[in-house]
Amino acid sequence: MSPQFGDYQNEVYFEALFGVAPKFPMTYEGLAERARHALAPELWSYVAGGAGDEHTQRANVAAFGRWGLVPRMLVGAKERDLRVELFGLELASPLFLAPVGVVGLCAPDGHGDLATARAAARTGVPMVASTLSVDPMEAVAAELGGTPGFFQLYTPTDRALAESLVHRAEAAGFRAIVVTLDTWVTGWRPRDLGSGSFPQLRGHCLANYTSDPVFRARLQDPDGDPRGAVMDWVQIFGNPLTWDDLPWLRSLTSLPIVLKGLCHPEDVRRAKDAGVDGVYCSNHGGRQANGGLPALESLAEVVEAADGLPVLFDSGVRSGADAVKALALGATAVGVGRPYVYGLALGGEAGAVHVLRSLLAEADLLMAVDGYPSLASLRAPGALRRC
Ligand SMILES: Cc1cc2nc3c(=O)[nH]c(=O)nc-3n(C[C@H](O)[C@H](O)[C@H](O)COP(=O)(O)O)c2cc1C
Ligand SMILES: CCCCCCC(=O)C(=O)O
Repeated sequence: MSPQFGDYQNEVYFEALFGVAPKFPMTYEGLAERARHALAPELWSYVAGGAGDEHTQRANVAAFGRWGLVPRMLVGAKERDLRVELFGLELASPLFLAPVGVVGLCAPDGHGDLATARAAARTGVPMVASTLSVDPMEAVAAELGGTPGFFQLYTPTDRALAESLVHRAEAAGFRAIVVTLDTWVTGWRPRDLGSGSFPQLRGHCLANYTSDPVFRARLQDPDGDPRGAVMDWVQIFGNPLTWDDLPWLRSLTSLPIVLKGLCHPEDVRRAKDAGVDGVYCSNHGGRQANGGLPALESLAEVVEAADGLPVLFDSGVRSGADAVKALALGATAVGVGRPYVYGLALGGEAGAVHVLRSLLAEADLLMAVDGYPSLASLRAPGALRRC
């Protein structure tokens, strides 16, 4: 039998029966409000902020309100099956932890990448580990237990370094490489420009580079002032890849390759023709380009163009109901971004676990109440309507 995630909700109800309030907030707004006070102001702005006037970031969230699940009765959905098969792996749930570059800095102990991996291990929710990490990928992978991890690659301009990062990810046990395409340069982010603070540039999140032999060979003084490494990192960080680079990327690994940031069906068809194993529909949570379409609005077309290839999705998921809607629109798995970062800011591993369990419990209970016992049933015609 697959896990019944609603059991977590029952735990919370049970405690409420005895007047015990949950340790962490039960709503996204509550989490965000408490995280705002828990994080240093410039870190809060960095995580919560987006591109331009943040119209797209808000639109990502609002887009979920335009879809509604149609309840089905007399289904007897006493047991639900939320398991998903992805790249030959059986996942306990259709959620995953989206890659977040500064997550390391957000946990109270300053090791949020490790805490996230432990949360993944406890919940069975796979983690996509960012290239920008406080702890090296090998240490992150070691905390994942039996839960699969995927490595997110920011492709450097130095091809030997890219190759080294991918081979290290393979050796560390990551099960897929997620190549992010939409962030080879930072978008126009007024909050960070205003505060004059880019946490990702402070050198704390460069462990995957500073631990890499190819990167270290570039440094004049590998064991010297880490600020020297930052200057070198700036030179090689962003590679504006083109379609011509895909055969080279493909040649680096036999692991599944997923392209993150694809929202146009033509790009999806081209990616499929180029031999990638999955596509990831996302607009980076509105952090890169403002004024664009909410990612959810692209999802159905992406799924159609993917024509059977797995489709990962993120951008704007704030609740279990949002996750269910993205699944009903055809996503194979749904990424959680800012919500888990806020949980992590409040309570490290325990806070992230709370957020994931809450999302899963809500999704599971929604499927129970609305009579959708499986992900396939959600995707049947008529389950989701525009409203
Ligand atoms: C603080 C922060 C850092 C991020 N860092 C990365 C990263 O290193 N690599 C990446 O591919 N995406 C990164 N993202 C984008 C997320 O993977 C995801 O696309 C986005 O958070 C989804 O939007 P949402 O959090 O509003 O749902 C980051 C997002 C945030 C909020
Ligand atoms: C120079 C760009 C760094 C971006 C790092 C993390 C990220 O993806 C984000 O959205 O922030």
